Amino acid sequence: MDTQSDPAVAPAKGPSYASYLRLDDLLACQSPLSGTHDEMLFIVIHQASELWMKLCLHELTAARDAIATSRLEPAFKMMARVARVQQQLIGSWEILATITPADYSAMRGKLGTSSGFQSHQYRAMEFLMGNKNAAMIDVFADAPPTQATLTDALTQPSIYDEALRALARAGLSVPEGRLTRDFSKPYVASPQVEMCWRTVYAEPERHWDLYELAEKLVDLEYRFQLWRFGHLKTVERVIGFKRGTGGTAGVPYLARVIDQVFFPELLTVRAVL
Ligand code: HEM
Ligand SMILES: N[C@@H](CC(=O)c1ccccc1NC=O)C(=O)O
Repeated sequence: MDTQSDPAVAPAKGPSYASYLRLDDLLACQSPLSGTHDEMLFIVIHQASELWMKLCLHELTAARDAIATSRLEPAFKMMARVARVQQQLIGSWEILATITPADYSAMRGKLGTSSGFQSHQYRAMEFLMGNKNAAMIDVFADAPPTQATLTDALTQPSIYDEALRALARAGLSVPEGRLTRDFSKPYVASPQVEMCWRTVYAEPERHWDLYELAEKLVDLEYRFQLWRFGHLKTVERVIGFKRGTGGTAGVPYLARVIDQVFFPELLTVRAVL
């Protein structure tokens, strides 16, 4: 027998599976409060979602920076990966929907006023996608480091801001006010920007890279909206029209945020093509 290649007898080199992945730490992080059977699922879904969001932020930040430095191909690679991660996040609603309203009610009291509204990674993702709203940072008033990180994310250009700069570098007429603006403020749609995208879509052979960029952005927005819709419908079937623990009206609030779009001209341009 070739003992050299038998992992059972090969001398240990580098970290083990468990030490590399810090499994002792990771698997000690599930602490149900209610003693109900389903709370383990509730915790695991949220923790897994936060891990996937961590990866999305890692990829989207790098994609934004790649676009900023005219390296569109690596940005496409990262955006394509984010789209697949988003698919994974959307899939989690199917699992969560196996919690019945009564089972959720049995654990809900223990959640107090905690809510997904307090997910700083989710808010950072929204900011990176261009949905800037300074008021969303207020809920982190008791966590100054988180507040500082989010304020930084609010102030920096979004992936869409960088896409518009890429359009300008390619010679398209993006208004100056969309290129050098206060990035902490919400983006306001511009008919001239819509014209730029129209040029890209009307003659993709002249701008294959910008066409690809536009479509990758549309893919991200599409999946982000599917996630929001899946959340809305899951919340509807689990708590109906109860108010949210985070202090919002619940389902009516979630229905309203679906109206917020990230890349407005990429949607409106479709009506003029
Ligand atoms: C039974 C499961 C769930 C219920 C009943 C639920 C309910 C709600 C409600 C009512 C809100 C509105 C804020 C509030 O007043 O609390 C909210 C917000 C939110 N939830 Fe959930 N949620 C569930 C699962 C999840 C999961 C698995 C995630 C994944 C991380 C999540 C992430 C969020 C986020 C990010 C927000 C803020 C959305 C925004 O402000 O646009 N939720 N949720
Ligand atoms: N907002 C939810 C509570 C909730 O879902 C939640 C609570 C603690 C940690 C994560 C949560 N998930 C998403 O909002 C509710 O109103 O029942």
